[in-house]
Amino acid sequence: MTTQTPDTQSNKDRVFIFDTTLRDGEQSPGATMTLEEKLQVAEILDDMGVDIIEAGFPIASNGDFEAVVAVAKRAKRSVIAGLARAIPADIDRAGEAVRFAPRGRIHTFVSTSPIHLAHQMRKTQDEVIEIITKTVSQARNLIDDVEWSGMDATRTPLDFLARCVDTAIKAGATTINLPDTVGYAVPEEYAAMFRHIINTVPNADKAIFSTHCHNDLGLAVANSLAGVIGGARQIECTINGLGERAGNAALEEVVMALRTRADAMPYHTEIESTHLARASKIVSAASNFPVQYNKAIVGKNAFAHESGIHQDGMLKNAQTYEIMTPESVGIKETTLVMGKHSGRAAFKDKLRELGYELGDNAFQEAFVRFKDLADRKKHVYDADIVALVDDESGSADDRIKLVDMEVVSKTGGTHRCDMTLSIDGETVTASFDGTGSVDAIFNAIKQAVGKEPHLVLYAVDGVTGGTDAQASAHVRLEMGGRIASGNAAEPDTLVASARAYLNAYNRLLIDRGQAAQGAMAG
Ligand SMILES: CC(=O)SCCNC(=O)CCNC(=O)[C@H](O)C(C)(C)COP(=O)(O)OP(=O)(O)OC[C@H]1O[C@@H](n2cnc3c(N)ncnc32)[C@H](O)[C@@H]1OP(=O)(O)O
Ligand SMILES: CC(C)C(=O)C(=O)O
Repeated sequence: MTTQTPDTQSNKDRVFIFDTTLRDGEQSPGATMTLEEKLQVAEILDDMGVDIIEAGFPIASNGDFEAVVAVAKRAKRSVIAGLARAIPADIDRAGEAVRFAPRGRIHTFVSTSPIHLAHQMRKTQDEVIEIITKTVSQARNLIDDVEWSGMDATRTPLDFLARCVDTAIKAGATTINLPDTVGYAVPEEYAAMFRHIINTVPNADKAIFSTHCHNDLGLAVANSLAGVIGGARQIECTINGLGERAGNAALEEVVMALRTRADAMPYHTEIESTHLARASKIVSAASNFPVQYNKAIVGKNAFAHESGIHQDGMLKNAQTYEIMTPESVGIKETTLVMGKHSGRAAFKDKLRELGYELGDNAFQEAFVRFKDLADRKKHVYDADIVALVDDESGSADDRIKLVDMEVVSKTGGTHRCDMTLSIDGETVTASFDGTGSVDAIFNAIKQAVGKEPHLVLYAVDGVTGGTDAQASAHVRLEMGGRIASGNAAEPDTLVASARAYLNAYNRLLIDRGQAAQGAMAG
């Protein structure tokens, strides 16, 4: 059977993307995917232009074999690879699975480092060389596209590694992968390893060199890029950085780093980056691995800005704080998250988006209320801001203001409210019991103001979800034949209720044109 190897000779700056989400990614504890899920992942990888999809380890189980066959049968553009140890049965099984693909690859690997040779393989260096010759030749007899990996290459003496690579190329390997299996390398060293091997091995130009980096020290992406700078032209990676232990290099990160910093790294991939966000979601759902909020490129916060200075800059020109556009990775738009660090520029922009044009004083008052709310609430949603702007309580013109309030409630016992109000600038305190907390609060207000408006309506709505959600309280009062309504929104239902009552009462006073004390005196 004949397959094509990606051709680097025509474009020396092209970096091939080898995705191993379905193989190394699935090795993440708990990330096992069903056949259907694997097909869904493979489809988006193929659609986005991944050059090689490692679809599984066919000898591992019948399920893995069937998955590689199914992915191979549906492949459109991507080469489909199957992993195999340096064992004849593994290689036959991988060959059997990938032959269903328009273009298949056998990826065979063997340990090369002293610690692996002594303890994992229990073989001498000479025995490993013999194994490489036999197994790579066996694979080449089955298929033209053969990748050989030296497991634990980064902890292997360079002279022996060069001998292994030379042997693999002579036996017919077309791709040579030098993995940082345990995530031990640092970038300069990894780049130097590729340079050394490529410059030392006589037939190095007959193969494409490949990186495969693990993230044990958080260096997988940096090492992969360093490998490319050192001469590698294939990067093995996974969506969301899924993979054994701390994971592999994240595909979305290497692709966007190469694209965004083409000035510093003059290489390119053929990945259609607008598929990245969707691919991340599909893999997260299939593997049951949530994507951390601050994950580069595809995390929920990757294009979200909360702080006022950044939001102000973003509103002036997005390039002040974004080095790539959200659209370029398939995210609809940048989000300016309203929170305690937001400033006036973002608040004004948000109000405009919500359909509010406030005058200067009303805007300043609303901004102060917003900051106060954001200090107390983790998430300030649009609905919170609408409630806050519509809440006209607490205005500077109010004659009765809430200064302080303490409510004590006992199951099956009394409900007591101690309250301090400012009435026309004078401090007035009141304490009252009620049949419930709200009843005690309203009674305390009535005691402080000395007048008994009739409560026509009291209602509370949750503005948004969660235990820190704002409560929006509505109160309607009637006094002397006049009716006034008040609203207030607060994270604390009881405070919202007190403020809504006072809001309505203040309106009654304005309507009646009376001094508060006068109203109290009746
Ligand atoms: C760095 C990597 O990511 S490598 C890929 C790791 N992925 C996996 O292991 C997932 C799939 N694995 C499996 O399903 C199983 O391990 C199998 C089917 C491959 C093998 O299962 P078993 O035959 O029961 O062997 P087991 O897993 O216990 O041990 C691994 C054996 O493979 C040998 N081995 C490991 N790597 C290689 C290799 N590259 N070439 C040849 N033999 C190898 C080990 O020395 C050990 O052999 P031993 O039993 O003679 O000591
Ligand atoms: C099989 C090889 C490429 C591997 O996964 C590793 O070394 O991490």
